[in-house]
Amino acid sequence: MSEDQENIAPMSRLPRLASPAKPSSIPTLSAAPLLSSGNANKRKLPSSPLAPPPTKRSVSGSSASSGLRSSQRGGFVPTTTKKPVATRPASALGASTRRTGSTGSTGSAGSSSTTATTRARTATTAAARRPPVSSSSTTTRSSGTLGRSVGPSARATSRGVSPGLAATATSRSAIGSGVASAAQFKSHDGRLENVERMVGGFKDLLEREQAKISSLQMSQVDLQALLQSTQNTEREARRDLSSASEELAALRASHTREIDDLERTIARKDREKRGLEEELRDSREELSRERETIRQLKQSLAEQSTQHITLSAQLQASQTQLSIVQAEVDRATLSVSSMKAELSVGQENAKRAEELAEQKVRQAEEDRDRRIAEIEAELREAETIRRKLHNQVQELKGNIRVFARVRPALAHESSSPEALAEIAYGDERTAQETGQSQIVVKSRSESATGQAREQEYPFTFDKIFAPQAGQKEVFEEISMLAQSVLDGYNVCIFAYGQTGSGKSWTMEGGQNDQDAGMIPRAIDMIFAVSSGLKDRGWKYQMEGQFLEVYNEVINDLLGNGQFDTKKHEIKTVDGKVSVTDVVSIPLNNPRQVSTLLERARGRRAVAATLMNERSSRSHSVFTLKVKGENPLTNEKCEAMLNLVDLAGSERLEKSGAGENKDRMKETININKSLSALADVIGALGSGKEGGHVPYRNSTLTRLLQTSLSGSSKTLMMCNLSPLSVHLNETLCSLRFASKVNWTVVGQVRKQVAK
Ligand SMILES: Nc1ncnc2c1ncn2[C@@H]1O[C@H](COP(=O)(O)OP(=O)(O)OP(=O)(O)O)[C@@H](O)[C@H]1O
Repeated sequence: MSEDQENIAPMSRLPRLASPAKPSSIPTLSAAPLLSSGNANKRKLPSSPLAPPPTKRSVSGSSASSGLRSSQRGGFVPTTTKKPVATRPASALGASTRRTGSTGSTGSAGSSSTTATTRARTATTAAARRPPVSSSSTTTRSSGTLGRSVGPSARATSRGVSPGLAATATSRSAIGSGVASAAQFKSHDGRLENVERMVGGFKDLLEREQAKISSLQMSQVDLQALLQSTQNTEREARRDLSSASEELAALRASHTREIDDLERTIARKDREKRGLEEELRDSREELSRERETIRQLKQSLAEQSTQHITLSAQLQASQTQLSIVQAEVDRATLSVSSMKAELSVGQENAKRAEELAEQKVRQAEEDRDRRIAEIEAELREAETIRRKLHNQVQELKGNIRVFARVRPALAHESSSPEALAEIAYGDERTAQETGQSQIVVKSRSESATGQAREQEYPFTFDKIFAPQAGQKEVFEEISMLAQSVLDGYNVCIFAYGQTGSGKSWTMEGGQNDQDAGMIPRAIDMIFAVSSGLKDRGWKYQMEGQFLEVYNEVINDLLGNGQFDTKKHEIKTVDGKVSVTDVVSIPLNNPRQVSTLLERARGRRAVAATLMNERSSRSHSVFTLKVKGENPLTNEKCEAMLNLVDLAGSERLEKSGAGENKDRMKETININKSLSALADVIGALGSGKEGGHVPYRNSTLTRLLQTSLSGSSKTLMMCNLSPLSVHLNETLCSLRFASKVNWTVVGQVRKQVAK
């Protein structure tokens, strides 16, 4: 091989080692081959130090990609193909760099070392081809020198071409200073020139590559922007898609609604159509009816035309008559106008008469009011007089009156003549004449000799009620006393008699109005009379209390709880008797009284259950307190109505007390209080003014002190059994009642409220 050949050989191999130096290989860096195949790229890209550093691989890739696109810029169509094309050129470049670099280092250092190595290898190859003119050590030194000179040369190459040339010059001087000949120097010069040309080529290549890189970088930026915009477009497209989907759904919904609406409209139209068809049918029927009517009308028109002709004739006749009547009316009008003139004169007269009448009416009204006032005053006076007269009548009748009442035989009692006692009643007419009634009780017995003995016991009382007398009849006799209460007089009504003789019946009566006893009737009457007296200026206040005296102890029948446990005492203050701690209920109407009686009855029933038939062994005292005031007459009054249901009056042996101590005590207390009552009445009847009256001998007489004193009116109702078995008790009761009846009590004093 000649030197030229040797010179040329390495140079011809250089471009193979560093392909960028080969001008034909530079175009292969164009974008098209890079895109078409990564491997082709790797083969054709120069293993040059111009390769971009690996850290910028992605940028290079993008740039390469941008470079590719840049060739198509202006006619670019975005593609969604995701081939890893963009990164390939960079990696190819990097890979190429690594493959070509012997040390595998990066950057310009790698490139320069590669160049140095290449040159060292070339030199070594050339030296090997040269005859061995110098010792091995020289070769080694030369090699080493070359090697050393290559290092700076490589570094110089990395900085530019001049240092490379300098390195080459240094190498040449080293060889020159050694064993190299002039020919060798010449050969070296040639090679140097080659190298310099190559370096120049490299520089051009470098500049082009840099231009490409910058162009690629720009393309990369463009592509990134493009990518961004593509992504944005994609996002927008997705948003559009989703909104289009929503719109589609909405359209579907509205379509469904429209379909529904249309179906409804069709249904409605169907209904309307049916309706119209029905209407049409109706109209047709109507039309046929109308036609029928028209036909009938035509017929009737024809008839009426006939009638019209008749009527026209009649009208003419009537008009003639009318003109006659009109003439009469004119005459009548004339007479009416003359009558009107007379009427106006009459009206004038009537007006004057009316004024006169009004005057007279006013005068009469004034006279009437004056008369009413006079009459009212007279009435009030009359009321006062009536009260006095009423009292006088009551006094004449006696302040203590005694009635006797015989109850009928009850359903469960035998009404045979033997079972009933023989009781005869006096003549009614005589009773009315004398004001006294007689009752005769017959008793039959056998004498010690066995002879039948018949005895008659006549008794006279103010009034005697036979068994058939009803409650109403009895009350009529008592009502005058109730009236006396409103007049301000104390009234005390006793029901006396043996157990079962009808005391409670007389005082309280049955549940219905017909059977109502003296208490409810007296209350009703007092309320009725008091409301009537309102017109005469009287105003009344009433309150009631209900007490029971059992074994000399007072129990409040209106107290709280089921059974009264309070201790009540009788006190006399300012001559008035009162009981401590008793309930007194204000009464405004008779209904309240019946409620009050019901309550008292309930409590008595409880006590009866608790204490064996106690009710018949206690005295019950219902008190109605009445306060009246008349501002017109300045009159005031205060009085009490006491309605007393006394305990059974039977004697001890008849009471069945026997060994029963409680019963014996009850009977003793009853007898004691009844005899105390008789004593009080007896003392009052003795007529001794200021004489001692033993009120304090029993609780009952103390309680009734006010009612029994001279300022009260007393009625004793002696109740009697019709049965012969009770004959002896009946006689006892009649004797007791007779005693009371013959007692004369001092004049009654009217109670005037203070
Ligand atoms: N005039 C009458 N008309 C109809 N029934 C009467 C009459 N008098 C009393 N009775 C009836 O006789 C029975 C006994 O009467 P009542 O209870 O009034 O006697 P009493 O004297 O109050 O007895 P006690 O002292 O035991 O309370 C009752 O069933 C009552 O209905």
